[in-house]
Amino acid sequence: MPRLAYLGPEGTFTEEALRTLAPDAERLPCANVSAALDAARQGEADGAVVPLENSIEGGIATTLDELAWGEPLLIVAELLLPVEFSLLVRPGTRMRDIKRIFTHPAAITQCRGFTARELPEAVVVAAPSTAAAAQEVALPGSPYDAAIAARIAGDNYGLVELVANVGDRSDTVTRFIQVTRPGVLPAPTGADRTSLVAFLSDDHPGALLEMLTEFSVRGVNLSRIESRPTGDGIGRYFFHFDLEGHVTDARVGEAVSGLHRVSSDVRFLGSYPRADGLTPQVKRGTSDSDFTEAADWLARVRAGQV
Ligand SMILES: O=C(O)C(=O)C[C@]1(C(=O)O)C=C[C@@H](O)C=C1
Repeated sequence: MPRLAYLGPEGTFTEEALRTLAPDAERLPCANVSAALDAARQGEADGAVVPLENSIEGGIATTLDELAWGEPLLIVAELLLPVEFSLLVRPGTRMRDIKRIFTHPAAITQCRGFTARELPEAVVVAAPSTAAAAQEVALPGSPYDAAIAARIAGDNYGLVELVANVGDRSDTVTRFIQVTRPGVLPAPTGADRTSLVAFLSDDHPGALLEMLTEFSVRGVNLSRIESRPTGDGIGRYFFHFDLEGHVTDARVGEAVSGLHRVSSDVRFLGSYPRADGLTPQVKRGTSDSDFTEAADWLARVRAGQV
């Protein structure tokens, strides 16, 4: 039975994602995303499940930076999880008693409209996770009056749901990934995604365009691009790319090696089945057989068979 680390404690959305991705896995709750990834890196766990991006908040900076800078890990699976937030309180607390709310920063963003409208005087404080917030609020003498978390977190820690669905949108989705230490890639399924990180070789006009061209000319569709600061001063960025297809697809492999040529560094983060099961549209001239045929033709040319 694999052991998977995750952003805990019990009752986080990440736990729900883990239970869906790997129902039989042993679960190792960790205090934050970095600790969960370190547990996987150090062999305390066989892998980890962490949030990667949210349909409102965008990329989860800690996860993106850990994947780019930390000891390498491989993404082997992803999951899209609809997230529904509840306002959870100790039994007896009323709306007018709520002065301090505790929740994860991603939930602060996703419930900003609700808190501004319904609890304009309340201070909203960042917690390590939504379930950690619920756990804290449940403590007698807690400085917080309410948590925003999944309803299940309230059940786990003895809080009651004062208001359901406090998210500003009802269709919010968080994308989670399962990572392992580098090893065998998941086999291609025909509906895959590839993630990687690329660093500019030098800053010049068209540098990003050069990177994008590697994908464009091979008919590789991007599903996400995100810049993150390198930390070397204002204006210095590196890029996270998600693309349609598996690195064993000829067009993806060629694009990734092209990217390697025009970048100072590329870190491959994984090729894995897409959660939405969508298959890429293969443009004319970019199928595996088109690449094989072209390589055979070039070999003949080089052999003088013109
Ligand atoms: O705190 C949790 O419950 C988490 O699983 C983290 C997290 C996130 O990082 O985005 C996951 C889903 C929600 O978007 C809010 C918080």
